[in-house]
Amino acid sequence: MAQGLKVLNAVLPQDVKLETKEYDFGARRYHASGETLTDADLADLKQHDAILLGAIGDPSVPSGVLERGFLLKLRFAFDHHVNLRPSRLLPGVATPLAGQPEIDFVVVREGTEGPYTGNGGTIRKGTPHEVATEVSVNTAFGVERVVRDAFARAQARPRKKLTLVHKNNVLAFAGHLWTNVFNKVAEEFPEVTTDYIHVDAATIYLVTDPARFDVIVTDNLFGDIITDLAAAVSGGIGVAASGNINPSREFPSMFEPVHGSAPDIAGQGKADPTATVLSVALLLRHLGYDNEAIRVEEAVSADLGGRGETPRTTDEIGDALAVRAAG
Ligand SMILES: NC(=O)C1=CN([C@@H]2O[C@H](COP(=O)(O)OP(=O)(O)OC[C@H]3O[C@@H](n4cnc5c(N)ncnc54)[C@H](O)[C@@H]3O)[C@@H](O)[C@H]2O)C=CC1
Ligand SMILES: CC(C)CC(=O)C(=O)O
Ligand SMILES: [Mg+2]
Repeated sequence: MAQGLKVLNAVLPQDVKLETKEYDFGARRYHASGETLTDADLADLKQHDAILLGAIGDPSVPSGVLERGFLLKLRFAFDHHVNLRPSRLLPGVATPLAGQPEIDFVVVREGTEGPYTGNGGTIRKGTPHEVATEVSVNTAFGVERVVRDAFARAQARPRKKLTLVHKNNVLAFAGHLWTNVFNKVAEEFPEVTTDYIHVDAATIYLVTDPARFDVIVTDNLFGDIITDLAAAVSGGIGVAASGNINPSREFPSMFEPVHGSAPDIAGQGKADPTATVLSVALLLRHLGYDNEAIRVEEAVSADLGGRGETPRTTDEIGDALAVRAAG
């Protein structure tokens, strides 16, 4: 987060007065107060133009408390239904894939529905006969708006190709809703080439033929999973950025790295801040600072291309990016 703010401050024009407010929403606050995200927090956050989020989640907090009580609550409350996750393999950047395939696609992940809504429960908890359900919620309204957004994004890109990723052979009810809506909206975008791939096969192609993808639209869970894989093949989880977008702008959109809190390396100065810095670029573009966003992306591109074997600390990478972005 510190490196993201460093680059944001370095790149903004002199006459733009940036006002930031820092919130301590992580494990520390939870342990001190038992709170994750209150109505008062939401009212306060709502006044901002955008939110930059550092990942949350800590082994000292029961799994899901912060993820569900803070992160998902915020995404749902601010109707972040377009979860945008671009993947681009920059020249000279290492990938575990053979050769150096062209990778330049964006995943439009639905952000407010699917199995993440907390619609479920458990009976006979803790017994050998426990039954747990986690119902995937898919509404025609929710699916249509994200599918339409993805079509518009595909239409605006040179290749104009949109792939629906789902599992409609097995998840028949949700799958058919997604497929029907996708096919219906496709009629309004005759220039966009469409494609359908089951999510399990999509994980094959993301490794064997990632160049086939331009824009992918998918549900909340599938999008979560395939974007970690997409990150792994296109420069690593340390460089994958995301935006949780509220297209109507009724609420502030939120920008965050794709990765989590990386507790295995936390506090060691090893985390790559590039994912957060590229999330800053998405934030800048969302607010209309296109030139500044490009400068940040070019700084990252130059830095990644020029990375040698010598490891640098989180802070050193942030400094280098800020200097490059400032021009
Ligand atoms: N948006 C958010 O706030 C998210 C929070 N989480 C939470 O984060 C915690 C850890 O989750 P994990 O499943 O371990 O996923 P993770 O993404 O935190 O870590 C997975 C692997 O990637 C590495 N990694 C992550 N970010 C990195 C970076 N910037 N530079 C270099 N390496 C990096 C980690 O060291 C680890 O080996 C959990 O509590 C989880 O719920 C997970 C995903 C998203
Ligand atoms: C921690 C989860 C709620 C979210 C997640 O893994 C993600 O959005 O990538
Ligand atoms: Mg994830």
